[in-house]
Parts: sequence; structure tokens; C-alpha cells
Amino acid sequence: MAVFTAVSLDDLHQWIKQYPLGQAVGLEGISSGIDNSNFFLNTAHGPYSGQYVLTIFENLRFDQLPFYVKLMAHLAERGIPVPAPVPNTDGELVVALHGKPAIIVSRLQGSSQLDPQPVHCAEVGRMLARMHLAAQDFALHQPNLRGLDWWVETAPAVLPYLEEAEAALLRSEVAYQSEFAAGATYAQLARGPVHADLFRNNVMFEGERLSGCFDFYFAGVDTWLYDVAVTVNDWCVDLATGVLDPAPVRALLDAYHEVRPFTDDERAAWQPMLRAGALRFWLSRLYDLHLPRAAELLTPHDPTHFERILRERIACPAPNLP
Ligand SMILES: Nc1ncnc2c1ncn2[C@@H]1O[C@H](COP(=O)(O)OP(=O)(O)OP(=O)(O)O)[C@@H](O)[C@H]1O
Ligand SMILES: N[C@@H](CCO)C(=O)O
Repeated sequence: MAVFTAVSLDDLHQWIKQYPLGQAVGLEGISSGIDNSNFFLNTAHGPYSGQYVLTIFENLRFDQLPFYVKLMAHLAERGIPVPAPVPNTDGELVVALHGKPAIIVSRLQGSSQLDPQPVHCAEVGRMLARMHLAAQDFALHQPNLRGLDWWVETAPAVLPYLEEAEAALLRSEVAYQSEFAAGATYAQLARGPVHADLFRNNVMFEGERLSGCFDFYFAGVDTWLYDVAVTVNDWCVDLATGVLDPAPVRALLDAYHEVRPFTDDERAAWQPMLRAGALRFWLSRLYDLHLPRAAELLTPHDPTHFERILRERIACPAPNLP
């Protein structure tokens, strides 16, 4: 149960009066998720049938949140199926609760599709391309805080905990990505606000229809292709081996391409970007495992999963972009 900060209905009685939602009538901690404290919240009324999610941020500061929360509002206003943040009566989207930043957003319907088929991957590809295009005119700028600079800064902190073979791979891949990012192809890649964590557990489906995506708290400005690579590395792999299944890869990429065609520079960068997406999550899982944060109970994700994916992307080229 990754609830880092406990909240009760009594705690909300006075606090929620700053919102046009009436009283809080139901509150239930959400067990999944490792970065924030999330609760299903029901209120007496409000624009979303009184069904909301309350999030208390455990690692992000007040000053870091406007980018994420205003990006969600920007996308929701443009018809992208993301949670719509609810402003309080002063128009503020982020407010303090138990001394930490907190938000209320609309609750998405549906459930995660943890065994996605090509039809689901096509929906994800289509939505991701629409999201990239809808975010192009978003006014705020914040870099991807788990991008290259973070990899270069963080790798030395986890190296002492690694076996020699893992340490060698980490050092060589960070060097490879640093060199690639300094090159002409990378400089040509289209970029803008990206989700950067679009895993199966951050998307909702109702049957074969994508009903929403959430968890924008690793979003940032990065290349659109990096976002596609992160998504393919989760939605299109055999979870036991990290090997890509060509059918879902084809479905996701073709659907994305129909909305926003890939460029030749992106075709040239595709294999390195898949490696970059694997490196990022291997490193963040190593960091969470060896340098954990205090929590009521936190079950970190398995770093070996993304070590396997990285080794697989290095050894076997993925299906090319359309
Ligand atoms: N707007 C929403 N509507 C419906 N369910 C939601 C919503 N936001 C979050 N959830 C539920 O809460 C869970 C945790 O949310 P989220 O992934 O944002 O937390 P997290 O701590 O950032 O987790 P992680 O980083 O591991 O994905 C989700 O898996 C989902 O079940
Ligand atoms: N989606 C990430 C956790 C949140 O960053 C992972 O699976 O490692």
C-alpha cells in the first residue's frame, strides 16, 4: 500500500470547503503507484459526478507542479482523455494538505489493460500522437527531469551497488546516449511536452476503447520519439524476456504515424531512443531499490526487467518506424 501520507475524511472536512464540490463523502486509499499518495474521493456534487482522485505529492515541490498540472488542464481542454484538475474557488490548482502539495482531478473510468493486444496498442499510439500535437502550444517549459542530465548525474550514485557486468553496461550506455544526444540527428528531432511514463498502468480502457491516461508527474519537454520509445518498451514487450512482439509494435507505430507522420531523422534515431527509454527506467529502478525513500510500505519495481530490455535493444534491432 503505497500511501505515504495518511488522510481521513475528518482531515478533509474543513480543507475541501475551498473547492466548489460540497462535502467529501467518501475517501479510499489507492494501493498501486509508487511515487505519490493517491485516494479515490467522492464529493456531494461537482462537474464530474462527484468522482475524483486526490493526490498528495511526496517528492515534487510546489514550484515543480504547475508544469504538470497545467499541462493536464491544457490537454483536457483539447479533448485528450486525461484527468482534469479542479481549481479551488481562488482558481488555484495546487494547494497544501498536511504541509504537502495536493490536487484534486476528475476520476477516469475504466481499468488498466495489463495484457494489451494490437488493438489496444493502436489506441495508445493514436492517443499519444494526438497528445503530442495538442501540447505543442503549451506555454510553460520544464525539462524532462529524468532525462539525460539526470542519467549522467545519477549513474555514479548507483554504480557502487552493482555487479561488474551491470556497472559496465550502465557506464557504457550513459556514454553512448551522451554521444548520441550531442549529434546532428538528435538535434533535428521534433520535441515538446511529453508524458515520459506512459506504461500500461497509466492508461485506462473500457473494453477496446482507451478511456484515459494519467500520472503526468514525469512529464517534461523532450523529443516526441523518446516518448514513443518509452511507450513501446512497455506496451509491446514480452514482460518475461523484454523481447518486442512485432504485431503490437506495428499497430502502435502505424496508428501514431497516421496522426503525426514520423520523419527521416526519427527513423534514424529510433533504435538509440529505444535504448534510451530502457536506460532511463533501469536507472530509476536501481535508484529506488538502492537509495529508497521513507514510506509506509514501498515495493520498488524490479530493475532487472529494464536491464533485460536494454540488453535486448542493443542486441536485436526493433521493427523500424513506418
Ligand atoms: N484520474 C484518475 N482516475 C482513475 N484512477 C486513477 C486516476 N489517477 C490515478 N488513478 C489510480 O491510482 C493509481 C496510482 O496512480 P499514479 O500512477 O498516478 O501513482 P504513482 O504513485 O505516480 O504511480 P507510478 O509512478 O508507479 O505509476 C493508478 O494506477 C490508478 O489506478
Ligand atoms: N513507470 C515507472 C515507475 C514510475 O516512474 C516504472 O515502472 O519504473
